[in-house]
Amino acid sequence: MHVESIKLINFRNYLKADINLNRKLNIFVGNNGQGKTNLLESIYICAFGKSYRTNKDKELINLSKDKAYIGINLKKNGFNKFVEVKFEQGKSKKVRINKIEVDKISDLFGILNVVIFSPEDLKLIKEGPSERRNFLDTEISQIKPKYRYNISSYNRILRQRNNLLKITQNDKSKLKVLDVWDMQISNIGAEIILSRIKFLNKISKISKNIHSEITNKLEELELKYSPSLDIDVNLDKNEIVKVFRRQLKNLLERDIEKGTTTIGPHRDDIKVLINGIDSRAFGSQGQQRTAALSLKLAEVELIKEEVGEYPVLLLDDVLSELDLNRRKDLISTFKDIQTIITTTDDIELKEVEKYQKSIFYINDGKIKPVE
Ligand SMILES: Nc1ncnc2c1ncn2[C@@H]1O[C@H](COP(=O)(O)OP(=O)(O)OP(=O)(O)O)[C@@H](O)[C@H]1O
Repeated sequence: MHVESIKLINFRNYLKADINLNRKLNIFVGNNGQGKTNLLESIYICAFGKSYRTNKDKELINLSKDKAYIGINLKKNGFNKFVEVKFEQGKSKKVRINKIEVDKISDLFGILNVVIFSPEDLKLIKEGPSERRNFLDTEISQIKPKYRYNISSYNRILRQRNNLLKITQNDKSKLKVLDVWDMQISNIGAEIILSRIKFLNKISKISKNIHSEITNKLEELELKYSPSLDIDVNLDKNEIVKVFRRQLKNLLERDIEKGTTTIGPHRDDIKVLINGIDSRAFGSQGQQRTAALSLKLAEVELIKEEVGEYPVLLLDDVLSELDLNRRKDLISTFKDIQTIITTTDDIELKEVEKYQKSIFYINDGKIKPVE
């Protein structure tokens, strides 16, 4: 799949931009603070309906305006799709696909597949479990849009259960209703856990091979689902539901005291092991960075396997972090996939001389293609 063109109006520091993209490499060169990341962000928003940098949509609207627009023409499996996202101060955003407004933002999932590589990827390995859960949830939703619906339902039920737990601290009579929430939360929770385990099994195989190649067979990368429930990851759905409900009951007193649900997929994690050792606690910065890169590259291959086409790749200033050989390897891996690269450095252009590409300069929210 590939993005054919992008139109931006009053988005971040772009008052107006119309860009036609190359089907292969696209390189956006510009100094710091000129709008390179903003451009990648606009493409990401058309894939996921939200930014990866902020939860506040109003930040996406140009500071001197009250509305913003992103429109993207893309081609997937031979079909043209037109995705539009409109933002207005004080209102919720509107999303249209082929000119028809969608009911839920999650309807956008799976229309445009993207994988973003950024210096922030290190967080995936280094930081707390929520980073890894977020990775799982975002990436599974791209492949299986119904999963996003399960996550939203789960979060809604979780909020209601937590509210009830807080109320029961003073009024035990409300405990009777809890069983209804436990039934629902364990049912959807089990589905989420199973989807995550299935996804991890697949991505783990691919990332193991990629990682072995990148590290000259020195390191073996392994991904393991680490549930907060005391379950065997080979259980089927009914068994997980049963265990989940039983453990919710066992932990009820603690949950009431804390006013929150202390087990479930919202508390799960992935263990990222390098040669059998937890890379979060013991990996060097370089090992962690490479593990994150292997994971992202594996995601690219997995989308190709599941969706039938490669996703669009967004590389936000990651080239300068790699040594020359790894940089060349990465570009040559991506040369036939639509890739949008941002860089501050003209020098990197030498490495792409032989590839089909378009180069653009970005200066203060204005984009100029190099003829
Ligand atoms: N809502 C907004 N309205 C106007 N300008 C904005 C808005 N949001 C961000 N900007 C401006 O966009 C610029 C930052 O753009 P961006 O993050 O894309 O930079 P960049 O080119 O990727 O830079 P770097 O190389 O430093 O990462 C800043 O000048 C910032 O002031």
